[in-house]
Amino acid sequence: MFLHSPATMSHSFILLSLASAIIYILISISHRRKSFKFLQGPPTSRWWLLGHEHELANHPERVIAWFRSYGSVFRTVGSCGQETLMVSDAEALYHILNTGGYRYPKTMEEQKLIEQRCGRGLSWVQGELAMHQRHKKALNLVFSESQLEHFLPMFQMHADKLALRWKEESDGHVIDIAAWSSKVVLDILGQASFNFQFGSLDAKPSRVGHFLQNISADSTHLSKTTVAVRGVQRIVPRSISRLLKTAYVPEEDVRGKLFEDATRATVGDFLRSNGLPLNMTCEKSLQESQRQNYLKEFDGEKDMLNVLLRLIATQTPKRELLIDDDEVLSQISTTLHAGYQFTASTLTWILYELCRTPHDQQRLRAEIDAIRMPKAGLTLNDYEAMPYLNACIKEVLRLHPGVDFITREADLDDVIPLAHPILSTSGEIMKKIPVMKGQRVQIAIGAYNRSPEIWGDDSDVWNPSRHIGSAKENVTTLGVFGNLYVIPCSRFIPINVALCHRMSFGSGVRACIGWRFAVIELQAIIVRLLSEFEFQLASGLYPEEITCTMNAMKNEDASKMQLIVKKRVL
Ligand code: HEM
Repeated sequence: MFLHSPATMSHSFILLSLASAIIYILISISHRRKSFKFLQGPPTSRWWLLGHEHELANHPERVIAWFRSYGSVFRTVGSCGQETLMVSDAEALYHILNTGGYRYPKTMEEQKLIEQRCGRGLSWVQGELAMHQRHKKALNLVFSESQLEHFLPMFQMHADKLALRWKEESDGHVIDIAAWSSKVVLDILGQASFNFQFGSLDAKPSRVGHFLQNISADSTHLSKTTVAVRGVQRIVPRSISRLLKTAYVPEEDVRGKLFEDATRATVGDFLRSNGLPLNMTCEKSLQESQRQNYLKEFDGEKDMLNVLLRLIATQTPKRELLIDDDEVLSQISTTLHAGYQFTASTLTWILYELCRTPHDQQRLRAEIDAIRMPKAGLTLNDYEAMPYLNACIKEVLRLHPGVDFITREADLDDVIPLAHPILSTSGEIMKKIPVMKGQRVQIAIGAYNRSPEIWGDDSDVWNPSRHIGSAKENVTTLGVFGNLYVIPCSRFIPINVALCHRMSFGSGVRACIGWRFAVIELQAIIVRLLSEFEFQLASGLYPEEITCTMNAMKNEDASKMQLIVKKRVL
């Protein structure tokens, strides 16, 4: 696919400015009707084509200061004057994500991006309520309690392998933790999703791994042209939007497509080599007899592909169709994409934070050492019974949530309630925010997770102990995460409690389906690593900003996390 040179990009930027200026008047007329002008917010950007969007994409951490200046709900003006309601208020979040059900869908722009990367899987489906539920019903089989129990030895096996690789390095070596975290997570996801050995920990190169690694490389380095093109595409008629699409393809979109193609090719090759040929131009042509043979050969396997193909095989024409072959392929891309970066970065951040606070590292190691390792390996219950381990996982998810923002769009006129009233531009106290159909809403997970109203004055500080021994303890143990859905929305305190640990995994009907998978995977890896190694910061390697930004690792220099790893003397 063709990528544009800087000269062409600035040329298209000027053309875009002209085109957008022409439609500006028309758009602003319709915008006047739908405006959050009554809300406070940062001063409008000089660049109408960029608004605050470029700044926010490149510096997501700035949103925290804005929330602290304007309150838990404020307005930003994005590309082409498009307004967004920024939200970190607990009751508002609960209303949008939980009570709202499907009434605040993903934006068309985001849905297209997801389709490009992952096809039409669970993250993509929306619109028809029944369609999302159909996908979810199928995938719940893959992420059920018994499945997770089945996956656990596999997580532990990969954690052991990672430890072995590090033992092969010379002692006290500086290791790029981010790179190794990505490897172990990719190998786990390959095996869980289609029983495939990516072999990253064995230094085997893979196209899927390569593209996954780079897929979001520029999502926090979005060029001005990309921000402007996307902004214009949102507001012009579809025919013009299509024209723009052919004229300018952002690099991020190219990477997304390459990842999706590589995943489909890898799964296709794998299936073919196992006697289940897949015609990539017509994926629905799987032969029933071949499918039955495949399932017979892999009887007892519980990877996602196997579970879903088995589900299709047991579907009778009379039963409601749960999922088809093409959707199965899309679920694999979706799982690889959704489960990779956030889990790998969480693992990296936790080791980093434990290096910054050696006493926390020691306390966690003492908890791990106190458990006598049974021959058969630790069980899910053993991990659940480690309060400090789980407190550290909660705290890293709070402080470095992986996903900073979730963008939604109201599909009806609505009124959003607030837990903490705000001051409007005219000085009026507002307890509710009117929203009109089509207006954009941005859920600021990172800002919510650092909200002083919920976490107190030390909300920016790493402190796992905050999750232990407080009044919240009973509600927040990992085992009861799921129950938090049912907490009524009229109670402020429980809502805060309900969301505070859940928010990093989203909330409501579209919450992360893989959250328990991720937590158990993290538990297994952290326990293995802490019992084998001691970690230290390597001096001079960390930019100052890394300690204060939400996700500084996204910037290129910091995409490495170099730590000194020492074998423990037992
Ligand atoms: C620490 C790791 C993870 C974090 C922080 C995380 C975060 C999230 C968030 C915030 C959402 C909601 C997005 C939205 O509402 O638009 C989400 C959705 C999703 N996650 Fe995760 N996730 C993690 C790990 C995983 C893993 C390991 C898997 C699969 C193995 C996974 C699969 C998914 C899927 C399929 C969705 C879409 C659910 C839907 O739309 O119904 N995630 N994740």
